[in-house]
Amino acid sequence: MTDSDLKQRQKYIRNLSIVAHIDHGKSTIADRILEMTDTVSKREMENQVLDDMDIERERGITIKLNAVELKYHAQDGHTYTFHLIDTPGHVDFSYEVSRSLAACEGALLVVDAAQGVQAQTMANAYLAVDNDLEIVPVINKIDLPSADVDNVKTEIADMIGIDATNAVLTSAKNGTGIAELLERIVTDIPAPKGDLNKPLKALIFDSVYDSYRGVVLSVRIFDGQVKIGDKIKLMSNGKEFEVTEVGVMSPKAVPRQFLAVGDVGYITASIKSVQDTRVGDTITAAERPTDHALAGYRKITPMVYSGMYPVDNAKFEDLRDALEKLQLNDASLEYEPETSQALGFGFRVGFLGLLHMDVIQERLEREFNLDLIMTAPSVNYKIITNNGTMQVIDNPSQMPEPSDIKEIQEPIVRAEIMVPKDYVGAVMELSERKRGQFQTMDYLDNYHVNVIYKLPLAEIIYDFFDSLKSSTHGFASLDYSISGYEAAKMVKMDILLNKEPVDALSFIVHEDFAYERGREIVQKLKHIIPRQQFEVAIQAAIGNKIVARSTVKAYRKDVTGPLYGGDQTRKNKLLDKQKRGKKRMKEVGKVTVPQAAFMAVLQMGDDDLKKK
Ligand SMILES: Nc1nc2c(ncn2[C@@H]2O[C@H](COP(=O)(O)OP(=O)(O)OP(=O)(O)O)[C@@H](O)[C@H]2O)c(=O)[nH]1
Repeated sequence: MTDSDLKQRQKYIRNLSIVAHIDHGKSTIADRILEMTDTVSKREMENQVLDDMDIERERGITIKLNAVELKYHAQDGHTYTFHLIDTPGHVDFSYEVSRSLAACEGALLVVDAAQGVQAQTMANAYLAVDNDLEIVPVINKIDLPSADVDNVKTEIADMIGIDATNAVLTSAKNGTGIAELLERIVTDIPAPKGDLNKPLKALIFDSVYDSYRGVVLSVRIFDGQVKIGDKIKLMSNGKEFEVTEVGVMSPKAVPRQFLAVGDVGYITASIKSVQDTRVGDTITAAERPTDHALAGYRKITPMVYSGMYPVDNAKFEDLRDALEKLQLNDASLEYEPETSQALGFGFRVGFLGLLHMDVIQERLEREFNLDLIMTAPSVNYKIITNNGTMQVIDNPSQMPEPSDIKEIQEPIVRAEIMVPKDYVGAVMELSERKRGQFQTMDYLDNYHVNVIYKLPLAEIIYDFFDSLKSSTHGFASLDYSISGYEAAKMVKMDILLNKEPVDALSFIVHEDFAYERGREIVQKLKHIIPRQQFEVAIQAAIGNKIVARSTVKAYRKDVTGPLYGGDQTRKNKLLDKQKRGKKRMKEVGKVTVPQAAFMAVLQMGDDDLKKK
């Protein structure tokens, strides 16, 4: 291709993301677009092609962003190349959203025609505005009987401040409006800027580890071009590599001769060490480097931390290796080694939220074949000691002696809860119960209210979202960000099994809830810890003071005992189940403790428990 061909080519590129509140239909819209542009044949079409991780399919949610190249023959007679980047909608993954937006010129803002604008619709729309993207409003699910397009248009205008008169109306379910949407991508979203003749400047917006090809970098080319054999340099560390392959995802990897300005694709360069690449870094040409790196990404700090231990201690190095590879794919993941008296060698891992934690645990177990024990998640605390030092702890076992502590500060979030006005009372009641401090309340239109609370992060990460959903019949949506630290009367609760404190079971709790939680947890553990050949005493203690106790009676019996003789299949099933369960057990001292025990603190306040 000549230079002038390449310049022409740039005019016909459109890079876009799809953003929306969870479940408003981003992935389904992406599927329809792939189908209509014949990127994926009908036969190959599986639902939600872009959600290629098993976990994503099973849960029906998008976790990782995915970039796909497709060709569209527009009504103006030209063939356009779209790079479509699907993004997750759950609040835990908003970091992924900002990463993909930095690679685009435009965004489709998808809003459910029945549900209307929700908290993440607004949050994602603002992210798109911050990234100077052209926003195309799309009202989806117009096939639903409860769809109210006019109302949603008004909401988009009043609540987000974007004119929605010409919003594209779609039903991703039956394909209505997708043809118009494709045209609007061509007419409304600008072609990428950037200069073909300038030195290579590319943004790494994602990366994965492939055991054959090494690190595979997902990139957006902002200036210049790159081809096989080129020497590239990573600007954050100066490391140089020779390019071994470039290509695009369509939706599977398709090698190309080159990637040029405006393109979104992948690069491999025999990068074997996972540590060398960082998402957000700029790639340039080794021999003719660019002067300025791209702005990159803000560093993301985890919200919750949990200990992760291999059930089999010999698998510690495997776990390290797996975390290293996952981190490459998920820049928000943080970890460092820690040891627990009870659980041995493991890692303290930081997550963006509990869903993120769940997903990481599942990926480690499935993709890396590891059996893991995870300890109860905790936020981090700032501890100011009597001699004036400050330390940040993310593990209850690091808590200094109470006599040395002058003050404990906990992370506070500013939570924006959007609800129809009839539910404001329910939201306030819940927030007050969770130690919230009311800030303000804004009417977004005649019907929606944005209620703003300061809330302790520790209260919000557990079951706040679920409680919010149930107390508002699913109408509330939530967005939050850390706003600072405030002093709080927190205490460390130790759990003792047969008088021995088990470090991995201790947790930090507010003084006002301490007794109640202590009682709840020993009751819960009594049901979780199986009977053993000896009696197990369970105690909850603050310092030297025992606040609650319970006992698991001694008992040893063949689990298949109660079954009637004949039914062998059922017996085998039960034995199998018991075997699988064993994989997630840990010997703590002499006591066998199942995984569920370490998570019991999460279920505190559970209604089920109260009923027991
Ligand atoms: N009736 C109807 N249902 C739709 C339409 N589009 C999507 N859905 C359904 O809405 C649900 C959510 O759709 P997804 O495409 O997974 O939503 P998403 O926004 O990608 O969700 P996340 O990736 O988890 O953020 C699925 O059950 C879809 O089948 C539509 O136009 N009409």
